[in-house]
Amino acid sequence: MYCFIVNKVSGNGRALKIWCKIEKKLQEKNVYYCVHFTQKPKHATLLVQELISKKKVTVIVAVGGDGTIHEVINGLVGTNIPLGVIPAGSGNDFSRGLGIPLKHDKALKRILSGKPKIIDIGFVNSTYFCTVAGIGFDGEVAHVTNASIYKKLLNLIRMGHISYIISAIKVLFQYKRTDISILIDKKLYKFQKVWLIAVANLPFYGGGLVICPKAKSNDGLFDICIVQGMSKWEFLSIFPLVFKGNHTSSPSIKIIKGKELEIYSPIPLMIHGDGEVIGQTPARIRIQPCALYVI
Ligand SMILES: Nc1ncnc2c1ncn2[C@@H]1O[C@H](COP(=O)(O)OP(=O)(O)OP(=O)(O)O)[C@@H](O)[C@H]1O
Repeated sequence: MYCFIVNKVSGNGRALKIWCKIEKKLQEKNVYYCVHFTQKPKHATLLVQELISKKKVTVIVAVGGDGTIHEVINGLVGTNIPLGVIPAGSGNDFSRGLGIPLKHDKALKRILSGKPKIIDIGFVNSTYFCTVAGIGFDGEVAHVTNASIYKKLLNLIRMGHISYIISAIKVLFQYKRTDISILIDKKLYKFQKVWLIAVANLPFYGGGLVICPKAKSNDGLFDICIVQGMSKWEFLSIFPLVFKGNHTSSPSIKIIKGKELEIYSPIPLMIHGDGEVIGQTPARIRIQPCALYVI
């Protein structure tokens, strides 16, 4: 049975509208399915755990944005049940990174007829993530964005991804860079005046920013982007380059590949996984190769 998990608030209500269209198609095609709506944050993880313990599930389909997918995979990793996605959020970076169609009818077609492929998953402290975990500046941006009113308003006109840019500019003026020690595959690196560390399983975050252009979800490695040293104005001037992934040649930006890392900072820094705030440093992050089937 295809089990759909719908987050009605994703994309500020867009997910519900999309679900109504999807349900019609499922009925037309006589597909055997069930649907569950999330009632609160983190509910999707519980729903997935309940479903796989009680029902004969063939595919779990998340109808929502990256936050919904994040919660679904936290119940799904470790099973052989594939994840399907109907993108209905404001960012949809997971779908973008894996080439899942952003149009719901094409995404459904792929789920009903496609072959599952296996991808790596990241694990930070006690939480799985599938796109990027960010520490520092972008952790703070995720925190501010998810609490903002403008994200909701921009979602109304399908411009939700712009909300991350507004938050980034807001956080920029108050953010204090920090010295950081990182252990990557047992090798110690020390970086001064760090803005952010992005640990990427897929290239995109923040609604289409190409933070680690070469990140691949099936190579057993993270691409780790460390932005350090630059002034606020340099940081601001390099920002537009991230839309095309052209920032990586800057001498203040390092990209290192690795499987396992530990991050230590003198003050606690915000961590996000897939845009959801999941704690503060210190952070232990590792890749779990071939951990999730995606259809
Ligand atoms: N019934 C609910 N009421 C309020 N919040 C919910 C509910 N169900 C889930 N959530 C929360 O909604 C949040 C946003 O979901 P999601 O990320 O899918 O949408 P989005 O923010 O529009 O998209 P994106 O992450 O792609 O930008 C998640 O943090 C999730 O915990």
